[in-house]
Amino acid sequence: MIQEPLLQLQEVHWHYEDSPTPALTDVSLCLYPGEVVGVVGPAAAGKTTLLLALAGLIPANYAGQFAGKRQAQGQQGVVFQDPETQFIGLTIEEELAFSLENVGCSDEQIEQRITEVLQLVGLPGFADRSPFELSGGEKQRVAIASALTNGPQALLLDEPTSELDPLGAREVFALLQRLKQESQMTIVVSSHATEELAAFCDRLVLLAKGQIVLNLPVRDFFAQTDVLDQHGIFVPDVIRLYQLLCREGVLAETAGPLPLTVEELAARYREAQLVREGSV
Ligand SMILES: Nc1ncnc2c1ncn2[C@@H]1O[C@H](COP(=O)(O)OP(=O)(O)OP(=O)(O)O)[C@@H](O)[C@H]1O
Repeated sequence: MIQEPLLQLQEVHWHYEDSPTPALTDVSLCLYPGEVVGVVGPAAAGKTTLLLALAGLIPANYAGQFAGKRQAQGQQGVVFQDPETQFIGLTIEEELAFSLENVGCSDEQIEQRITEVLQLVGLPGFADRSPFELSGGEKQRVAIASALTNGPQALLLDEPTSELDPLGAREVFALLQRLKQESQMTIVVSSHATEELAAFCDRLVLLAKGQIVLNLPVRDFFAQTDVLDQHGIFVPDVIRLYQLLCREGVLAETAGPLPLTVEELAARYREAQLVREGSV
């Protein structure tokens, strides 16, 4: 059975009113249910704009010229770079209740849903706290909880860890990993953190000057080292090390797929050692 895309952009062109050049040119992208897709690209490539277009906020909330087509099923939850700009409640309970009140939920339903989403993002018992008095990672997890309250089919995150310290960034990616495993949600995340994206995404999109340059399953994507270098995209050290070991004849490229994590590389190294020792 061929799956229907959950979100689709077809030949989208977008030019902000005050900008000399278009931010998106001829962008076509299909997102399927349950897929986790990363978006990378140099500064001003159009990553934020792409997420706004996927969310339907472009052209709805911005002035400019739009051409092309967007098709969407269900709702999308959106998380931006700086969680504080999204907060409107004085407590986390108020923050999370807002969108539920808007759709007419009862007090009981609201309380139950808030308990559920706080559990989901690993912040149980935080309902009465101020969202402004938390660590960066906790703030971003509240922003994710807020995007999840109405049970969206897709979660769209724009550089959710770029303003966080390494610990906060790890917390957020661990949460996204858990959401990937426990829910059927489609997740799209733009980020410069390619090591985390390599370990977490099914597919990656490289955007440059408003155009899609690569749109490939994660291992095929990182095999395009030359293209990534041309666009200044950081290729994770584990992949660089693997390629070096292949060039030096320590590992054979034909022996298996591109390793994306330290654990996968270690497994490849152990296998190659066993082959050398004649045990397999
Ligand atoms: N509200 C706006 N009005 C006019 N031009 C804009 C607006 N927002 C973005 N742009 C322009 O659109 C282009 C794409 O910007 P966008 O923020 O989508 O890129 P980005 O890849 O997310 O960048 P970064 O990694 O630096 O955050 C840039 O040239 C930017 O200056």
